[in-house]
Amino acid sequence: MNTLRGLYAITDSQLLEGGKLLPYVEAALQGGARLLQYRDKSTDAARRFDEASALAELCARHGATLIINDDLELAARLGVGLHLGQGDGSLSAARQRLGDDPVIGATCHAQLELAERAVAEGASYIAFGRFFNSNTKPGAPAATPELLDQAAMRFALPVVAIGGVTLDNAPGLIARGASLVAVIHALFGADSAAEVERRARAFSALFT
Ligand SMILES: Cc1ncc(COP(=O)(O)OP(=O)(O)O)c(N)n1
Ligand SMILES: Cc1ncsc1CCOP(=O)(O)O
Ligand SMILES: [Mg+2]
Repeated sequence: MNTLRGLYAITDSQLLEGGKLLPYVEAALQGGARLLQYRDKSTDAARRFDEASALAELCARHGATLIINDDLELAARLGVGLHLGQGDGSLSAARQRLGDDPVIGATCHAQLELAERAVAEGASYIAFGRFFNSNTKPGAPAATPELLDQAAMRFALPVVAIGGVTLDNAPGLIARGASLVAVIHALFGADSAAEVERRARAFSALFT
């Protein structure tokens, strides 16, 4: 099975505070999320290691792929994937350090040239966006859905769409060639784990 297709769930420290991280992530995985990104901007290395380790175990149990945001050292310690933005360090150095297997993703904003470079440096997927208004990252550079047509035509790698993705607008992104939709608020902004699972199932069903 191609694991780089479907719902890409991304954690959020604020939305998942107060003991929600593991139950809400488990619900997302139960609902079919194929990739999970641990995105935590804090500097508490011990807590980050403990949380990421617990997420690695959950992902392994559900056959999903764990990706660490920004932090090559943590990804290397756990032997899992990594997502790098434009200011997060060298993708080719990360590929060299992690080896051929782990998934490494690259933020390409709205620029096909950034994707060209990411592909050459060993990326496993290229991520574009934000496509819509994002509560989580309102300042992210804007991309238009038409960009996905061009990216899907030009690159053989899976294309990720991120930024303000909801159950209503995701079908349009998938129809234009997104292999994965990366979602924070429309997934983890739910008020129960059961609702997270329901939303994850609904996102996942868009890919069948
Ligand atoms: C799948 C995916 N796409 C884009 C991003 C954004 O990465 P970046 O630009 O480095 O911003 P931060 O997430 O680090 O704030 C992402 N995390 N995941
Ligand atoms: C990390 C990131 N990069 C571009 S938009 C974004 C946030 C996505 O979160 P949401 O799904 O809540 O808009
Ligand atoms: Mg980053």
